[in-house]
Amino acid sequence: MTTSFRNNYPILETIDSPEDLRKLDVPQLTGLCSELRQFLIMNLSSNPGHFASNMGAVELTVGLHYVFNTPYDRIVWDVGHQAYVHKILTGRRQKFHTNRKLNGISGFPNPEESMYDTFTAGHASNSISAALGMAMASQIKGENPRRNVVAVIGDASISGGLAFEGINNAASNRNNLLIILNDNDMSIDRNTGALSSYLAHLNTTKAYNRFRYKTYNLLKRLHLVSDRQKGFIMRFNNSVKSLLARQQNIFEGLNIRYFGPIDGHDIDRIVRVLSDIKDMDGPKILHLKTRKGKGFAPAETDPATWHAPGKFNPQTGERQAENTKTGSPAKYQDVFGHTLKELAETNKRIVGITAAMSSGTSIDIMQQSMPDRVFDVGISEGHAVTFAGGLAKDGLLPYVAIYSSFLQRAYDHIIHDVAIQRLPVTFCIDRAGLVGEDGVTHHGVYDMAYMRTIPNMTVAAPRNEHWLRNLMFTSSKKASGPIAIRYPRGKGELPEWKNEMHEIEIGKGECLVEGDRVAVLAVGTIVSQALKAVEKAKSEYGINAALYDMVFIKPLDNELLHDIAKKNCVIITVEDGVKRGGLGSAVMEWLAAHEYKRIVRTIGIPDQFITHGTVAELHKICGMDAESICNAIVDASKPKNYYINDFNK
Ligand SMILES: Cc1ncc(C[n+]2csc(CCOP(=O)(O)OP(=O)(O)O)c2C)c(N)n1
Ligand SMILES: CC(=O)[C@@H](O)[C@H](O)COP(=O)(O)O
Ligand SMILES: [Mg+2]
Repeated sequence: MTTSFRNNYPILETIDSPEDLRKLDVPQLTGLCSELRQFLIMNLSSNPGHFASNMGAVELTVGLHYVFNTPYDRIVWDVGHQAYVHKILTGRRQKFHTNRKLNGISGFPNPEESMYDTFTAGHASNSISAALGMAMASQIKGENPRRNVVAVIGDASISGGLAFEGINNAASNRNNLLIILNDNDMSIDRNTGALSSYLAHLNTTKAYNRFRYKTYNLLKRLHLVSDRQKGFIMRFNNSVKSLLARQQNIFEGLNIRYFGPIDGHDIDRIVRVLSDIKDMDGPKILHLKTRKGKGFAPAETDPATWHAPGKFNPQTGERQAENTKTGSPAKYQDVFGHTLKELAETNKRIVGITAAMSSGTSIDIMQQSMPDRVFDVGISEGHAVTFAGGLAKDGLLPYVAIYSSFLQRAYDHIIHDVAIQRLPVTFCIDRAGLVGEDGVTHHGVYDMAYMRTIPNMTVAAPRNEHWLRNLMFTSSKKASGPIAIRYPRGKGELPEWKNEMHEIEIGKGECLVEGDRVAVLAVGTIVSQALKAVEKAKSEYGINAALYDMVFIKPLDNELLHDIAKKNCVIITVEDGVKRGGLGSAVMEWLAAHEYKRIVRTIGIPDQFITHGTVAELHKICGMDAESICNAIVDASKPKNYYINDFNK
């Protein structure tokens, strides 16, 4: 594919805010949309981000800011990965090259960044509830002029349980919420589930919906109905419905007026329809059919790969190749994917579950060869966990692969539907630790703390690929209760990830480096930073620090901890997770419970939300890189005659 680009953006460059946009004539909007697409292609080819969803949301974003009086009217983006055009049109065009970079703008809506970003986004399915809250707040405050509130949600995100809860509530409330359903028939991968098929079916009943919409507008023009005559309209709709072979519409069945589906790339039509329905009373939904990757052929053809494609050539669409040379480490997700398939080949009880992240977690490796034993349950982390509970209750061994931050959605399910019954569910917690450019909503930093507090739960973090495999193998053999195995985003460290798997003893840590003056207790892949730090402390400062890989956050290795405590040296804990509640807390609790008074320094994520940037930058900011850990060792090795824990730092 060859595309030629202009270097400037004559219409776009006149727009510093939606007010400028609203000065344009409708015919100019088509040109603006094509400039916006070029702008996205040029920027995202060198500074990567979420590409395909944004390319598909250009017209709907322009239409919304053109018709609605933002920021007075509210737009609430679901997930928010598709809100780049919104950012560009709301004063952040000049900063867009800093998207997702440290100190740059966030890749998701962030109310601290702009008054146009109405609500925090990043996790799917919250927009309808949040927007409904805003609509009700406006009503209760009696705001005049009326404030319109719009929730923009994708076809995959609307299938999440939270979205259903929002719809259920919206439909039984007096409110003017408008839901824009951006239906591109895709999640990150292929969308799954009954709702997805239903939306495709709605597309086939387009003619009926168009007829209904036109008839309604005609009656309105003839002053035979008004927006307030909802009862009449419903009766009218119902009679048309019965006339037309009793077509059903799930939203109308729930008392939410449904419009569409309309072509989500026809900007004239979008502006017209939005203007028509914007002041109608009552909750309503406008269904737009869009194409993920619209306007860039490689992305239209392969939208899953182009969800977040990394760097690419804007002219040819060629993606920057990943380093796949033999001997270069594999990604943790791939080690998980291959290992699960390997285990499942010999153990028929093993099944895999993903909540809409089959390629992200690489569970698709098993899915391809054993499609009947892998379930993509859609964006429904809570259901995924309870479903796993059911499978486990009746004898299977479910491996649930969910990103750490998304698993937060399923906390009660883990406790209520798995842990209380001691069911053998293996939680494969991907993207654990700081994830980098996705930032605050996506960092997987709470799992050790929230898993550790659950009775019956075992919590482990492998320091490399072989340990991940051994832990997965062990959980398939032991299967006596739930176990959480956490591993990070990105690549491992070994030239060859495939080892002969063996069982490891639950709750056993390892001494990696003997030492006396300081004891460093680490867990997970951050062990490699701690090892570098210990080596540096030895070679540059002559300090003999010991290093322990605890492997398990729960249960802790009692024997090892007694040995360490008896050495009577300063203890430093290192973890890629929140300090409060994590390994550091666990070790301090253990020391207190065994009546050891020791100085403990905790290294990990402080009690604050961490921004976006590269993982290396963020580790440095949090004092978790090798150099900072080394500095902590040097400091800890100085004689101190007082007892102090730095937990609150
Ligand atoms: C709770 C939660 N689970 C999973 C994800 C990962 N995720 C991000 S975007 C996405 C697909 C969203 O699909 P859709 O809503 O249809 O939007 P599209 O990308 O197609 O525009 C998923 C699964 C998430 N952000 N939040
Ligand atoms: C928007 C969203 O939630 C996902 O697209 C997420 O950004 C994927 O993260 P990974 O790139 O780590 O798979
Ligand atoms: Mg979609």
